[in-house]
Amino acid sequence: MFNYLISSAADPYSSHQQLQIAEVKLTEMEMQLPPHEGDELSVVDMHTGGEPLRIIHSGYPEVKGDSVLSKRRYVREHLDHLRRVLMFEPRGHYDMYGALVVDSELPEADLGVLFMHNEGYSTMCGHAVIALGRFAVDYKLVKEPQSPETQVNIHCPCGLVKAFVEYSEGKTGGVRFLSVPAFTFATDVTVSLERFGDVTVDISYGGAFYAFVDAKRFGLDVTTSRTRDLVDAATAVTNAVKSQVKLYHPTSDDLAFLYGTILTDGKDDYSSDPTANMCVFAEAQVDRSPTGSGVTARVALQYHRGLIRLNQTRTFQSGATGSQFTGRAVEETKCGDFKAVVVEVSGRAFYTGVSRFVQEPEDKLTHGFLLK
Ligand SMILES: O=C(O)[C@H]1NCC[C@@H]1O
Repeated sequence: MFNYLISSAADPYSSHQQLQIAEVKLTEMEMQLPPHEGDELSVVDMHTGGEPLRIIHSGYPEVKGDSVLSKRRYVREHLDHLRRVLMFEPRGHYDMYGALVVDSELPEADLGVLFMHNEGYSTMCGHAVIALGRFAVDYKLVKEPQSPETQVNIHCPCGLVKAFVEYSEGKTGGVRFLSVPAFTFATDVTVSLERFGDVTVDISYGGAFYAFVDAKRFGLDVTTSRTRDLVDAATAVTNAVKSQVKLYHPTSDDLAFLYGTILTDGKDDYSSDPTANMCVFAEAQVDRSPTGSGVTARVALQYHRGLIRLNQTRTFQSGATGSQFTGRAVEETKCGDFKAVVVEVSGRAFYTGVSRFVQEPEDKLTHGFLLK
Protein backbone atom coordinates (compact mmCIF):
# COMPACT_ATOMS: atom_id res chain seq x y z
CA MET A 1 0.00 0.00 0.00
CA PHE A 2 2.86 2.38 0.86
CA ASN A 3 5.31 1.14 -1.76
CA TYR A 4 5.46 4.37 -3.71
CA LEU A 5 6.18 6.30 -0.55
CA ILE A 6 9.01 4.02 0.38
CA SER A 7 10.76 4.33 -2.95
CA SER A 8 10.39 8.11 -3.04
CA ALA A 9 11.95 8.45 0.40
CA ALA A 10 14.31 5.48 0.53
CA ASP A 11 16.93 7.56 2.31
CA PRO A 12 15.45 10.74 3.69
CA TYR A 13 18.80 12.16 4.82
CA SER A 14 21.45 11.13 2.29
CA SER A 15 23.13 14.00 0.47
CA HIS A 16 26.63 12.70 -0.32
CA GLN A 17 26.92 11.85 -4.03
CA GLN A 18 29.17 8.79 -3.68
CA LEU A 19 26.91 7.43 -1.02
CA GLN A 20 23.96 7.88 -3.32
CA ILE A 21 25.71 6.00 -6.16
CA ALA A 22 26.55 3.15 -3.80
CA GLU A 23 22.95 3.06 -2.75
CA VAL A 24 21.68 2.83 -6.30
CA LYS A 25 23.82 -0.30 -6.80
CA LEU A 26 22.57 -1.74 -3.54
CA THR A 27 19.02 -1.05 -4.57
CA GLU A 28 19.53 -2.90 -7.86
CA MET A 29 20.93 -5.89 -5.99
CA GLU A 30 18.05 -5.76 -3.56
CA MET A 31 15.63 -5.88 -6.46
CA GLN A 32 16.84 -9.41 -7.26
CA LEU A 33 14.80 -11.35 -4.79
CA PRO A 34 16.01 -14.89 -4.09
CA PRO A 35 13.85 -17.89 -5.05
CA HIS A 36 10.61 -17.75 -3.10
CA GLU A 37 6.86 -18.23 -3.30
CA GLY A 38 4.14 -15.76 -2.42
CA ASP A 39 4.34 -12.10 -1.57
CA GLU A 40 7.40 -10.51 -0.05
CA LEU A 41 6.89 -8.75 3.27
CA SER A 42 8.58 -5.34 3.42
CA VAL A 43 9.57 -3.76 6.69
CA VAL A 44 11.46 -0.81 8.15
CA ASP A 45 13.26 -1.62 11.40
CA MET A 46 13.73 0.94 14.16
CA HIS A 47 14.38 0.96 17.87
CA THR A 48 13.23 3.24 20.64
CA GLY A 49 15.40 3.16 23.74
CA GLY A 50 16.71 -0.21 22.61
CA GLU A 51 13.28 -1.78 22.09
CA PRO A 52 12.91 -3.02 18.49
CA LEU A 53 10.09 -2.02 16.20
CA ARG A 54 9.56 -3.80 12.91
CA ILE A 55 7.18 -1.62 10.87
CA ILE A 56 5.38 -3.73 8.24
CA HIS A 57 4.32 -1.49 5.40
CA SER A 58 3.54 -3.91 2.56
CA GLY A 59 3.00 -7.57 1.72
CA TYR A 60 0.14 -8.30 4.12
CA PRO A 61 -3.14 -9.48 2.60
CA GLU A 62 -6.13 -7.20 3.08
CA VAL A 63 -6.89 -6.75 6.77
CA LYS A 64 -10.68 -6.84 6.98
CA GLY A 65 -12.75 -5.00 9.56
CA ASP A 66 -14.54 -1.67 9.82
CA SER A 67 -12.53 -0.43 12.82
CA VAL A 68 -8.95 -0.75 14.06
CA LEU A 69 -10.21 -2.89 16.94
CA SER A 70 -12.05 -5.24 14.58
CA LYS A 71 -8.95 -5.39 12.34
CA ARG A 72 -7.02 -6.48 15.44
CA ARG A 73 -9.54 -9.32 15.88
CA TYR A 74 -9.25 -10.20 12.20
CA VAL A 75 -5.45 -10.56 12.16
CA ARG A 76 -5.61 -12.65 15.33
CA GLU A 77 -8.10 -15.02 13.75
CA HIS A 78 -6.97 -15.10 10.11
CA LEU A 79 -3.42 -13.83 9.70
CA ASP A 80 -1.60 -14.93 12.82
CA HIS A 81 0.81 -17.06 10.77
CA LEU A 82 2.33 -13.84 9.43
CA ARG A 83 2.99 -12.54 12.96
CA ARG A 84 4.99 -15.72 13.57
CA VAL A 85 6.88 -15.34 10.30
CA LEU A 86 7.93 -11.77 11.11
CA MET A 87 8.33 -11.85 14.90
CA PHE A 88 9.79 -15.32 15.49
CA GLU A 89 13.13 -16.79 14.42
CA PRO A 90 14.68 -17.04 11.88
CA ARG A 91 13.53 -13.51 10.92
CA GLY A 92 12.93 -12.14 14.40
CA HIS A 93 13.55 -13.33 17.95
CA TYR A 94 11.80 -13.95 21.28
CA ASP A 95 11.61 -10.23 22.16
CA MET A 96 10.80 -8.82 18.70
CA TYR A 97 8.02 -6.25 18.41
CA GLY A 98 6.01 -5.30 15.33
CA ALA A 99 3.65 -2.67 14.00
CA LEU A 100 1.40 -3.29 11.01
CA VAL A 101 0.26 -0.09 9.31
CA VAL A 102 -3.47 -0.26 8.48
CA ASP A 103 -6.22 2.13 7.43
CA SER A 104 -8.18 3.82 10.19
CA GLU A 105 -11.91 4.53 10.26
CA LEU A 106 -11.27 7.91 11.94
CA PRO A 107 -11.10 10.85 9.52
CA GLU A 108 -8.61 12.67 11.77
CA ALA A 109 -6.16 9.72 11.83
CA ASP A 110 -3.06 9.84 9.60
CA LEU A 111 -2.62 6.09 9.99
CA GLY A 112 -3.94 3.12 11.89
CA VAL A 113 -1.68 0.55 13.50
CA LEU A 114 -1.85 -2.96 14.94
CA PHE A 115 0.84 -3.94 17.43
CA MET A 116 2.25 -7.48 17.63
CA HIS A 117 4.66 -9.34 19.87
CA ASN A 118 5.61 -12.88 20.90
CA GLU A 119 2.14 -13.86 22.11
CA GLY A 120 -0.38 -11.83 20.12
CA TYR A 121 -1.55 -8.27 19.65
CA SER A 122 -1.26 -5.36 22.06
CA THR A 123 -3.69 -2.47 22.38
CA MET A 124 -1.09 0.25 22.97
CA CYS A 125 2.62 0.67 22.57
CA GLY A 126 4.37 3.92 23.40
CA HIS A 127 7.81 3.01 22.09
CA ALA A 128 6.14 2.11 18.77
CA VAL A 129 4.23 5.40 18.64
CA ILE A 130 7.51 7.30 19.14
CA ALA A 131 9.09 5.38 16.23
CA LEU A 132 5.97 5.53 14.03
CA GLY A 133 5.79 9.31 14.45
CA ARG A 134 9.20 9.67 12.82
CA PHE A 135 8.43 7.01 10.24
CA ALA A 136 5.17 8.71 9.23
CA VAL A 137 6.92 12.02 8.59
CA ASP A 138 10.04 10.57 6.90
CA TYR A 139 8.01 8.27 4.67
CA LYS A 140 5.46 10.94 3.85
CA LEU A 141 2.36 9.44 5.42
CA VAL A 142 1.54 12.99 6.50
CA LYS A 143 1.31 15.89 4.11
CA GLU A 144 3.30 19.07 4.57
CA PRO A 145 5.49 18.54 7.66
CA GLN A 146 5.60 21.57 9.95
CA SER A 147 8.50 22.99 11.98
CA PRO A 148 9.28 22.87 14.84
CA GLU A 149 6.86 19.93 15.27
CA THR A 150 4.67 17.90 12.97
CA GLN A 151 1.54 16.34 14.40
CA VAL A 152 0.83 12.72 13.47
CA ASN A 153 -2.47 11.20 14.59
CA ILE A 154 -1.95 7.48 15.12
CA HIS A 155 -5.03 5.33 15.59
CA CYS A 156 -3.99 2.55 17.98
CA PRO A 157 -6.37 -0.21 19.09
CA CYS A 158 -6.83 1.68 22.40
CA GLY A 159 -7.82 4.90 20.59
CA LEU A 160 -6.37 7.94 18.88
CA VAL A 161 -2.89 8.89 20.08
CA LYS A 162 -1.51 12.27 19.01
CA ALA A 163 2.22 12.27 18.32
CA PHE A 164 4.29 15.43 17.81
CA VAL A 165 7.51 14.92 15.88
CA GLU A 166 10.39 17.39 16.04
CA TYR A 167 11.04 18.53 12.49
CA SER A 168 13.67 20.98 11.36
CA GLU A 169 15.41 21.48 8.01
CA GLY A 170 13.93 18.28 6.65
CA LYS A 171 15.02 16.10 9.59
CA THR A 172 12.89 14.39 12.18
CA GLY A 173 13.97 14.03 15.81
CA GLY A 174 12.42 13.38 19.20
CA VAL A 175 8.73 12.59 19.57
CA ARG A 176 6.20 13.29 22.30
CA PHE A 177 2.72 11.82 22.36
CA LEU A 178 -0.52 12.44 24.22
CA SER A 179 -2.04 9.25 25.57
CA VAL A 180 -5.61 8.06 25.61
CA PRO A 181 -7.25 8.65 29.03
CA ALA A 182 -5.11 6.79 31.58
CA PHE A 183 -6.46 5.72 34.97
CA THR A 184 -5.73 3.76 38.10
CA PHE A 185 -7.90 0.66 38.18
CA ALA A 186 -7.10 -0.51 41.72
CA THR A 187 -4.47 0.06 44.39
CA ASP A 188 -3.13 -2.30 47.06
CA VAL A 189 -4.62 -5.47 45.65
CA THR A 190 -3.23 -8.59 47.30
CA VAL A 191 -2.70 -11.63 45.09
CA SER A 192 -1.26 -15.04 46.03
CA LEU A 193 1.77 -16.31 44.15
CA GLU A 194 2.71 -19.97 44.46
CA ARG A 195 6.44 -19.31 44.64
CA PHE A 196 6.55 -15.90 46.36
CA GLY A 197 3.52 -15.83 48.68
CA ASP A 198 1.12 -12.89 48.96
CA VAL A 199 2.11 -9.80 46.97
CA THR A 200 0.39 -6.41 46.96
CA VAL A 201 0.11 -4.73 43.56
CA ASP A 202 -1.36 -1.62 41.97
CA ILE A 203 -3.12 -1.92 38.63
CA SER A 204 -3.17 0.98 36.20
CA TYR A 205 -4.15 1.57 32.57
CA GLY A 206 -2.14 3.53 29.98
CA GLY A 207 -3.75 2.12 26.81
CA ALA A 208 -3.03 -1.34 28.24
CA PHE A 209 -3.32 -2.63 31.82
CA TYR A 210 -0.22 -3.23 33.94
CA ALA A 211 0.38 -4.48 37.47
CA PHE A 212 3.03 -2.50 39.38
CA VAL A 213 5.22 -3.86 42.16
CA ASP A 214 8.42 -2.63 43.79
CA ALA A 215 11.15 -5.10 42.80
CA LYS A 216 12.46 -4.99 46.38
CA ARG A 217 9.47 -7.15 47.35
CA PHE A 218 11.35 -9.97 45.58
CA GLY A 219 14.78 -8.93 46.84
CA LEU A 220 15.56 -7.63 43.34
CA ASP A 221 16.84 -4.42 41.80
CA VAL A 222 15.51 -3.45 38.36
CA THR A 223 18.86 -2.16 37.16
CA THR A 224 21.32 -4.69 38.60
CA SER A 225 19.49 -8.01 39.06
CA ARG A 226 19.67 -10.77 36.48
CA THR A 227 17.06 -10.29 33.77
CA ARG A 228 15.92 -13.90 34.23
CA ASP A 229 15.14 -13.31 37.92
CA LEU A 230 13.19 -10.15 37.13
CA VAL A 231 11.27 -11.98 34.40
CA ASP A 232 10.40 -14.86 36.75
CA ALA A 233 9.08 -12.53 39.46
CA ALA A 234 7.13 -10.32 37.04
CA THR A 235 5.66 -13.33 35.23
CA ALA A 236 4.49 -14.84 38.53
CA VAL A 237 2.71 -11.55 39.32
CA THR A 238 1.13 -11.40 35.86
CA ASN A 239 -0.18 -14.96 36.13
CA ALA A 240 -1.59 -14.34 39.62
CA VAL A 241 -3.33 -11.09 38.65
CA LYS A 242 -4.74 -12.68 35.50
CA SER A 243 -6.29 -15.53 37.45
CA GLN A 244 -7.35 -13.58 40.56
CA VAL A 245 -8.45 -10.10 39.39
CA LYS A 246 -11.18 -9.35 36.87
CA LEU A 247 -10.31 -6.28 34.84
CA TYR A 248 -12.79 -3.97 33.23
CA HIS A 249 -12.49 -1.17 30.69
CA PRO A 250 -15.35 1.32 30.21
CA THR A 251 -15.17 1.51 26.41
CA SER A 252 -14.43 -2.01 25.16
CA ASP A 253 -14.04 -5.57 26.42
CA ASP A 254 -11.17 -5.92 23.92
CA LEU A 255 -9.10 -3.65 26.17
CA ALA A 256 -9.85 -5.47 29.43
CA PHE A 257 -6.85 -7.75 29.89
CA LEU A 258 -3.58 -7.58 31.79
CA TYR A 259 -0.73 -6.93 29.35
CA GLY A 260 2.14 -7.29 31.80
CA THR A 261 3.84 -6.44 35.07
CA ILE A 262 6.18 -3.54 35.67
CA LEU A 263 8.73 -3.91 38.44
CA THR A 264 9.92 -0.55 39.78
CA ASP A 265 12.62 0.90 42.00
CA GLY A 266 9.84 2.18 44.27
CA LYS A 267 10.83 5.83 43.74
CA ASP A 268 7.32 7.12 43.11
CA ASP A 269 7.53 10.30 45.22
CA TYR A 270 8.24 13.27 42.95
CA SER A 271 11.92 13.88 42.30
CA SER A 272 13.92 15.38 39.45
CA ASP A 273 16.06 12.21 39.53
CA PRO A 274 15.11 9.38 37.16
CA THR A 275 13.10 6.44 38.42
CA ALA A 276 13.79 3.03 36.90
CA ASN A 277 11.39 0.29 35.88
CA MET A 278 11.39 -2.98 33.96
CA CYS A 279 8.37 -4.14 31.98
CA VAL A 280 7.68 -7.81 31.32
CA PHE A 281 4.73 -8.19 28.97
CA ALA A 282 2.99 -10.67 26.64
CA GLU A 283 4.68 -14.10 27.03
CA ALA A 284 7.54 -13.09 29.38
CA GLN A 285 8.81 -10.60 26.81
CA VAL A 286 11.21 -7.94 28.15
CA ASP A 287 10.91 -4.32 27.13
CA ARG A 288 14.30 -2.72 26.53
CA SER A 289 12.76 0.77 26.68
CA PRO A 290 11.15 2.46 29.71
CA THR A 291 7.75 1.41 28.16
CA GLY A 292 5.64 4.29 26.83
CA SER A 293 2.29 2.80 27.82
CA GLY A 294 3.82 1.76 31.15
CA VAL A 295 5.08 5.30 31.82
CA THR A 296 1.56 6.49 30.98
CA ALA A 297 0.01 4.04 33.44
CA ARG A 298 2.66 4.79 36.11
CA VAL A 299 2.15 8.56 35.83
CA ALA A 300 -1.63 7.98 36.18
CA LEU A 301 -0.92 5.93 39.30
CA GLN A 302 1.43 8.53 40.78
CA TYR A 303 -1.14 11.24 40.05
CA HIS A 304 -3.92 9.17 41.61
CA ARG A 305 -1.80 8.75 44.76
CA GLY A 306 -1.09 12.50 44.93
CA LEU A 307 2.64 12.02 44.36
CA ILE A 308 2.88 14.32 41.34
CA ARG A 309 0.96 17.36 40.12
CA LEU A 310 -0.23 18.24 36.63
CA ASN A 311 2.68 19.20 34.35
CA GLN A 312 5.35 17.94 36.77
CA THR A 313 7.75 16.04 34.53
CA ARG A 314 9.42 12.85 35.66
CA THR A 315 12.17 10.89 33.94
CA PHE A 316 11.67 7.14 33.59
CA GLN A 317 14.64 4.89 32.96
CA SER A 318 14.69 1.41 31.54
CA GLY A 319 16.12 -1.13 33.97
CA ALA A 320 17.27 -3.10 30.92
CA THR A 321 19.25 -0.51 28.92
CA GLY A 322 19.25 2.73 30.92
CA SER A 323 17.37 4.49 28.09
CA GLN A 324 15.00 7.24 29.21
CA PHE A 325 11.55 8.66 28.49
CA THR A 326 9.95 11.59 30.23
CA GLY A 327 6.31 11.60 31.32
CA ARG A 328 3.88 14.07 32.83
CA ALA A 329 0.14 14.31 33.37
CA VAL A 330 -1.10 17.25 31.32
CA GLU A 331 -4.86 17.19 31.79
CA GLU A 332 -7.54 15.67 33.99
CA THR A 333 -10.27 13.79 32.18
CA LYS A 334 -12.60 10.81 32.65
CA CYS A 335 -12.76 7.31 31.26
CA GLY A 336 -16.28 6.07 32.02
CA ASP A 337 -16.54 6.49 35.80
CA PHE A 338 -12.77 6.43 36.33
CA LYS A 339 -10.97 9.71 37.06
CA ALA A 340 -8.30 9.78 34.38
CA VAL A 341 -5.44 11.89 33.06
CA VAL A 342 -3.95 12.50 29.64
CA VAL A 343 -0.24 11.76 29.87
CA GLU A 344 2.47 13.16 27.62
CA VAL A 345 5.41 10.84 27.02
CA SER A 346 8.61 11.84 25.17
CA GLY A 347 11.43 9.79 23.70
CA ARG A 348 13.57 9.25 20.64
CA ALA A 349 13.63 6.45 18.05
CA PHE A 350 16.28 5.51 15.48
CA TYR A 351 16.32 3.58 12.21
CA THR A 352 18.27 0.33 12.05
CA GLY A 353 17.51 -0.94 8.55
CA VAL A 354 15.01 -2.17 5.98
CA SER A 355 14.23 -5.74 4.93
CA ARG A 356 12.22 -7.62 2.34
CA PHE A 357 11.31 -11.01 3.73
CA VAL A 358 10.44 -14.03 1.58
CA GLN A 359 9.44 -17.63 2.16
CA GLU A 360 10.35 -20.88 0.42
CA PRO A 361 7.81 -23.68 0.60
CA GLU A 362 10.45 -26.37 1.25
CA ASP A 363 11.70 -24.56 4.37
CA LYS A 364 10.26 -26.43 7.34
CA LEU A 365 11.23 -23.59 9.68
CA THR A 366 9.83 -20.79 7.55
CA HIS A 367 6.73 -20.42 9.76
CA GLY A 368 8.82 -19.34 12.74
CA PHE A 369 10.01 -20.81 16.02
CA LEU A 370 11.10 -19.46 19.39
CA LEU A 371 13.86 -20.42 21.77
CA LYS A 372 12.96 -19.56 25.37
O1 LIG B 1 6.45 1.27 25.02
C1 LIG B 1 5.49 0.51 25.15
O2 LIG B 1 4.39 0.92 25.52
C2 LIG B 1 5.64 -0.91 24.77
N1 LIG B 1 6.95 -1.44 24.57
C3 LIG B 1 6.83 -2.90 24.54
C4 LIG B 1 5.68 -3.16 25.46
C5 LIG B 1 4.77 -1.96 25.34
O3 LIG B 1 3.77 -2.23 24.39
